[in-house]
Amino acid sequence: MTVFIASLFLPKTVHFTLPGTPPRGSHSEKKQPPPADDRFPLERQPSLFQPQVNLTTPPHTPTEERKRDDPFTNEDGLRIQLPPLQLPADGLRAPIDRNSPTWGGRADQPKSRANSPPPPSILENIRNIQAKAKELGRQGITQPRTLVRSDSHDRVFAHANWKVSSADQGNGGLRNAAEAASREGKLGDYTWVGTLGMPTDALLGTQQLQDIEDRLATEHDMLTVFCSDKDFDGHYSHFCKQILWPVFHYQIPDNPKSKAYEDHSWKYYVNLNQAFADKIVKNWKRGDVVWVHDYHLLLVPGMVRKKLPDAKIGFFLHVAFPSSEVFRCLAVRKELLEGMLGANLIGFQIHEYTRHFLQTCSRLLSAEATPDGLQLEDRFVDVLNLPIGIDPVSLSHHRKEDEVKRWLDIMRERYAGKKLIVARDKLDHVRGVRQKLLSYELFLNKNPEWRDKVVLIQVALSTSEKSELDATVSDIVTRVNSSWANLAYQPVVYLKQDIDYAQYLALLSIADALMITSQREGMNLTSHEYLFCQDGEIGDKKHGSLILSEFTGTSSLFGGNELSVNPWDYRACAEAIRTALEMGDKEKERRWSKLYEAVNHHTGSHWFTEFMSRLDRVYEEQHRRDQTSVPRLSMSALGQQYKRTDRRLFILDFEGTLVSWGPVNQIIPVSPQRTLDVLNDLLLDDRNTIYVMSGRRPEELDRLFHRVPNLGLIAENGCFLKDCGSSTWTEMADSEQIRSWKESVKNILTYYLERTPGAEIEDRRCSLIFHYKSAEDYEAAMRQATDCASHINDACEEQHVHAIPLDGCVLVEPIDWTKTTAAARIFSDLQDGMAPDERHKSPVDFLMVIGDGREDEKVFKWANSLGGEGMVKEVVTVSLGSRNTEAAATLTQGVSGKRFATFLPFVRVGQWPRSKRDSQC
Ligand SMILES: O=P(O)(O)OC[C@H]1O[C@H](O[C@H]2O[C@H](CO)[C@@H](O)[C@H](O)[C@H]2O)[C@H](O)[C@@H](O)[C@@H]1O
Repeated sequence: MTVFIASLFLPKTVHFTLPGTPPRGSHSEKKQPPPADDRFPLERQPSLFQPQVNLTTPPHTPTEERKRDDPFTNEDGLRIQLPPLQLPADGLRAPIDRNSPTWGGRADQPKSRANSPPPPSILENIRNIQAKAKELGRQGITQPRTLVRSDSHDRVFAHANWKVSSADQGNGGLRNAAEAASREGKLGDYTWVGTLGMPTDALLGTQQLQDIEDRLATEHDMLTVFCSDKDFDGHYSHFCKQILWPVFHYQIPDNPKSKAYEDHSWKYYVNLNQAFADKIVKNWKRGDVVWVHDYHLLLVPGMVRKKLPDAKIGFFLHVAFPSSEVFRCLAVRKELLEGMLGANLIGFQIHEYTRHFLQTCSRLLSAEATPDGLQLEDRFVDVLNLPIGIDPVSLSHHRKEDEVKRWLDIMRERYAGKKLIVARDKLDHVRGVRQKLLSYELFLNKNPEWRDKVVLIQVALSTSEKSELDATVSDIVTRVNSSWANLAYQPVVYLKQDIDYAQYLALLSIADALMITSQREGMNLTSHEYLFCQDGEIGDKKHGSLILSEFTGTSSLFGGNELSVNPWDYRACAEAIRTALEMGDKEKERRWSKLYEAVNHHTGSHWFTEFMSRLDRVYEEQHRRDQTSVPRLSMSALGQQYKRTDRRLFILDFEGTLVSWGPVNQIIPVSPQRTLDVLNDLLLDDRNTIYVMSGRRPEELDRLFHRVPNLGLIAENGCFLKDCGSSTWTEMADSEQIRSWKESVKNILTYYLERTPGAEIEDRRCSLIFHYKSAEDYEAAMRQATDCASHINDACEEQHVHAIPLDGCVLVEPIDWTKTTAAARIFSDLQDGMAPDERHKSPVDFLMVIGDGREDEKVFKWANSLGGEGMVKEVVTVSLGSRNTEAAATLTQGVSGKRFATFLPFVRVGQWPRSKRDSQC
């Protein structure tokens, strides 16, 4: 059995040694300038302490204590330049949240052939560079030419030497988790499926590409997914980065620049997902597990399911899942959800994202959501919230490297006497670096005693999102530095480049506080690593504070022991900085211990193995319920069971089982005579007790069954019960509770009724039904009905009531009284000898439940459990129709009253013309 781990980027890629260039990683190469080409123009990297040039006026934050006109500037605007620090050679690993995407931008990998127009910011940059070059040209200075892809370029790569290296793109948290699980022996054979993270058009059809694919497969257990550069670019740089990433992080709703409605890049997203699915399908063998990761591959589960209906498929979303109000803005919302729903199990980092997903599916797909997952027409899909974590073992190992100690010493010396607030973030809007700097600025302005004593070290990883943000952040840095720096002090150290792993670990260990101000973030693993590094194992036992945005998944794990902030509330953030710096040692240690405990509990390995074992469990469970694996009801076995028992209880669903379905808002005039005859026949045997269960009202059932005198009835899906032989109904539900929720629900229903011409509300004793079958505009009515159901489910959860969208109506009924609770009551009364009918005093040894609907599934489950516990000798549960089921047997063709009537008489008389009976059903 192999586990396929599918993620956009493989953990490995290849780097080429081009003629005339030194091999990657050599000292001389480090001195090369970054590659320049038409997609990623050459940019000057700032030195460590160089303030940025002030280009525009950065935004201001409010303050109450305006000592000067502008609280963000000081009088002299002093600027200072200190010599840059020497950077050592690259470390072996990258920090967990790896570097920004560099697809198509490396000198030692081929250039892209995707000819989509570069984003306006890049065009602008190119224009600036060209203008500068022109100007320098006029002054007689010649510039190196930018690299442009050409045929000779392709030939060079096709013949150059290459080697497999660790990729610096992709999900470091996932890789570490898989490695940890494998190291601990909890993960057997596994194969990564992903792209090389570099353009490959240049190598198309070459032996070179074949060799790369073979080497990765044989030496690294990695299946490479190939797609055209155009597909990759359209998928990643466009659909993922400009549509999905912002929307999943709440960046679109009212933004006029939003691209969420443009779907020209959708086809590339589909193509790339299809390439993944094809690769998996081609290599899959029975028993293999497929685990697909993150927002880049939302369609893969559905595509694989289409080809491999029985495959065990898991999906985990690493980023946040937004509220349904945000998600519904996506033009391809249904396709995305349906893609995800191809999985057997869908995992999210925290409960909030799971809840959003369930709500979104219930609203947009009208799927029935339960806390465990979604009941689709033919399958159940389980959901799970399970936060990913770090790998303390490997972290601990790397911390001991000499290079880390060397950097600790350097920093200790350089920042002696200063408190350090540190951070390492991607420079995109979502990560909130701008908000952080503004808060820090406000803190310095409001707390003069801290000026000169605190330094914020912000490492910012550039992204393809080169924008005003870049300039704005640089400007704020310049402004803060020009406000409060002096010859020996610079309040912000802003590194617009990544640092190697050793520096990163040293930074986390020496910090007095880590500040994370993401506007949204699936899980912030940097804070986990920081807490781990603060244990004093290397460096001082700082037990530093964590300032953490409440909009990160991580924040829900930490139980308030972090300094939780709303990144938009600059004043509160500034205050949190002060609290962090002034907190007493005892309090710091108390908080840190709790946080450390959480980090050590939610490790990457734990996440990995928990997901895998949950996937196994839900797969078994779903498979068991699957129609194709549930046997057809055997009439001969049923006859034997019937004959060897003396006390039989039948619980039979009405509509869809005894009679075919009718419109819920119309009364059923009369039950078919044949059905009534069969029931009366069965009841002639004293050893038989029969209950019919239905969603219909008591008076309707009375009318339908008045010619079956000894029949028991369950009305309104369990809210009313009429025992066999009794002439009165018992109200099972608490009428006071019903009255109270009905009042609130009626208000909501009325709101939707007013907006749905032709709809009506039916007021049953314990339920309300919003009927829209006869609405003037059925499509619009359906949308209103879906919203209405979600509205009720959100607003009335605490009143123990739920709304279920059905065909042409929304049924609102209590959660506490169901067909199952009624069945359980009947059964326990019979067991206790409390049945009103004198005939029914001995315990039940045969229990048969027949039904066809979702509600009946729960009754099957209950009945089966009685069999499993040995409380009833013979339990027969039968599902009609083609849904997947909890029942132990099925009758695959839908059974009308007539069909049903054909097999029950044989139960009574015990005649079993086997083959004939079986074929009839
Ligand atoms: O930038 P991308 O290539 O599109 O990838 C998105 C990010 O993926 C990883 O982060 C996500 O997963 C982390 C682990 O589960 C989680 O902590 C984080 O919140 C998610 O966004 C990766 O670590 C990031 O570098 C990528 O930007």
